[in-house]
Amino acid sequence: MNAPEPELLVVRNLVTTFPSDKGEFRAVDGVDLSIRHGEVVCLVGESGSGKSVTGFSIMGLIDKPGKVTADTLSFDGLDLLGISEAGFDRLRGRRIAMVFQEPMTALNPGRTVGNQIAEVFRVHERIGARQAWERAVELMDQVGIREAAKRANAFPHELSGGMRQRVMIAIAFAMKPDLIIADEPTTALDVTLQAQVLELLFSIQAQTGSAVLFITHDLGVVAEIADRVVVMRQGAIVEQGDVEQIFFNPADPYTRALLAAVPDVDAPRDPRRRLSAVAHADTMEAGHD
Ligand SMILES: Nc1ncnc2c1ncn2[C@@H]1O[C@H](COP(=O)(O)OP(=O)(O)OP(=O)(O)O)[C@@H](O)[C@H]1O
Repeated sequence: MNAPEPELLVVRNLVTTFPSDKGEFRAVDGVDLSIRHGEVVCLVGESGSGKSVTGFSIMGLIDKPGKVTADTLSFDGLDLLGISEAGFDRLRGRRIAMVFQEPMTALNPGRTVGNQIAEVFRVHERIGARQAWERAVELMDQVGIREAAKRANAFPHELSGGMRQRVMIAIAFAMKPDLIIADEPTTALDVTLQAQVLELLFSIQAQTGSAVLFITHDLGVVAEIADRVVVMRQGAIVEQGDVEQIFFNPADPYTRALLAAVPDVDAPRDPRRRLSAVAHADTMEAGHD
């Protein structure tokens, strides 16, 4: 018998609760999911279904009085619930990283974007300030930020939303992490920029081989990018499977309802084909700045 595929992330019976007037509110209520190396898993479901809280729980970012428990929460064999805060800090940014929905809240408004990217290299690679800065500028160039050397000196509010999200992607992928959790990374952008930023994210992902947990309510995007789809409702998983299965043969009525709400989902295509149509479209975005 073949050995089972090694999983990168294994989540069993994840429960995340917050105190409320009516007692304990179970925002995540017994979630099981796993992600293999390099796999793109989409977590979908309506607003409030617990997608973001699942992502934050895995990242160790649920603040008190929120509470996270699980039978298993393991990342490459490491027990994430047993790890010290310092240990988690070393992991975060280096082996697991997150791209947030709204970069303005994730970036430090008082520091230049170049500094914030350089810090990742300084912290995790312990290289000097000048070298870290050079790496940051190089990375900004790679994520399609023009005149990177100049823009590295900009503060977040001086960049457009699309540029800020590119900065977030640069920070997330800087250390070529094994896992990226991307929480609605394009929701705050207009439609043209959404396609460009998504294309960027997955072209870098193809280079680094990082696994991605992609949180979205946009099933149209899911058909393009997912290896596997996990459908969530009211804190629990109602169904999971590959794209073909979820789109053509959904077992759960809730999944069928979600699909029915999508205007133009006919067939899952080669995930990267349609996106590649906008591969070099960052020229368009330059006009936004
Ligand atoms: N810090 C918190 N304290 C109390 N309740 C919270 C907290 N964070 C999230 N919740 C609640 O947990 C539930 C799940 O929220 P979550 O943000 O995970 O939903 P979601 O599926 O990501 O939705 P959206 O697509 O709108 O982001 C919601 O009812 C939300 O109000």
